[in-house]
Amino acid sequence: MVVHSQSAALDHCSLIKTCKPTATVFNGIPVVNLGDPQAKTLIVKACEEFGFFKLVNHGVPMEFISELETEALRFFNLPQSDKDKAGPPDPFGYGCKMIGSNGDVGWVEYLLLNTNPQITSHQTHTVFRENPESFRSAVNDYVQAVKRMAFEVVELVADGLRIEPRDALSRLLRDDKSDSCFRLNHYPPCPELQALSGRNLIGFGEHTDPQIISVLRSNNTSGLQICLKDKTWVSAPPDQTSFFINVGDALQVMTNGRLRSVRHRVLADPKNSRLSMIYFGGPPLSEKIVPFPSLMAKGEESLYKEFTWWEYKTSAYKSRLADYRLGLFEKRSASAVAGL
Ligand SMILES: C=C1C[C@]23C[C@@]1(O)CC[C@H]2[C@@]12CC[C@H](O)[C@@](C)(C(=O)O1)[C@H]2[C@@H]3C(=O)O
Ligand SMILES: O=C(O)CCC(=O)C(=O)O
Ligand SMILES: [Fe+2]
Repeated sequence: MVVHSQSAALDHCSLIKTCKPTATVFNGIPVVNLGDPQAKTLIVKACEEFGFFKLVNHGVPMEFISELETEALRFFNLPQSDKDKAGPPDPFGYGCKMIGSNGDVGWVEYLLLNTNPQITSHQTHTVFRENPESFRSAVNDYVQAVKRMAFEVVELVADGLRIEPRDALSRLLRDDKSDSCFRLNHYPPCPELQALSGRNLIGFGEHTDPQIISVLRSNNTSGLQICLKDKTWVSAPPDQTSFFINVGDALQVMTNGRLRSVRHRVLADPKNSRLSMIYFGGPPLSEKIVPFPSLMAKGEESLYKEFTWWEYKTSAYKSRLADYRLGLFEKRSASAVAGL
């Protein structure tokens, strides 16, 4: 990502939204220790209240994390023309400022990768073609370890909600055809732009993640914010040794709205670069996304129309980042309820 001189930069970035640096640092984010016998109860409570929590004692080796951080920074520090060889994202590959294909922009550059073993071989010829083998191997080691931890987390979710069988969720992520992906986001600092406007540049605009679960790790630079139930935005203090777990739209549907997918966004930091790595665990494309029968009370009806992950994903990828994507699939849409 190239940072131009002040006025050229402002011109160039006029499409990138800004926001007042007002959100308060929130110290109420639930922290769950994966080794705690109470973990399943705490996870369910956090996912009901926030759709978000911090995971410690997660078992992902620190060495995998720092190796990937080194490799990713090496990549993002390459000349723009070299990085562009790994793009444009289709949706996989290198992208800069443009997020998705429907006009969203942010102060971010990224690599979006597929984690499906049946497809990763293709990436050898695109993203990893021009980069050292050590990069691909660092991604693989990290993703493998994070996946294992994510399987454990969703098994605790199922256990905590008394969903049967216990692997009802984890089998979807473990499936060879699981439609999961992995993202490396780099938010360079941009002091001139922020000083000129007195506002923070939006790195990654507000949205919910469409999948089942997202597992996020970042360096120690702040920027991640979540939207609470009362619609206020708060900042999650960064913690480079822990993971943040987000409930995605699919899990909200599978729990008939009991767990909520969290709206979140990232503001670029004026002084420090932020690097984040996110695993998005999704089901196979053919999977029907419906509430688990074992979770439904007698006579309870699904809040959502029946759809497959393919249908949801296709619709999501036609939407803008901030859109309320589940709206199209609700039996009683918000506007119908309001009598509009
Ligand atoms: C604007 C978009 C980018 C996105 C696809 C979409 O049309 C709407 C959902 C976006 C999102 C958010 C979470 C993940 O970062 C992501 C990879 C995903 O699955 O849905 C992105 C998509 C993207 O960057 O292509
Ligand atoms: O980069 C981050 O910290 C979060 C980005 C995000 O929410 C996403 O890529 O979906
Ligand atoms: Fe996200």
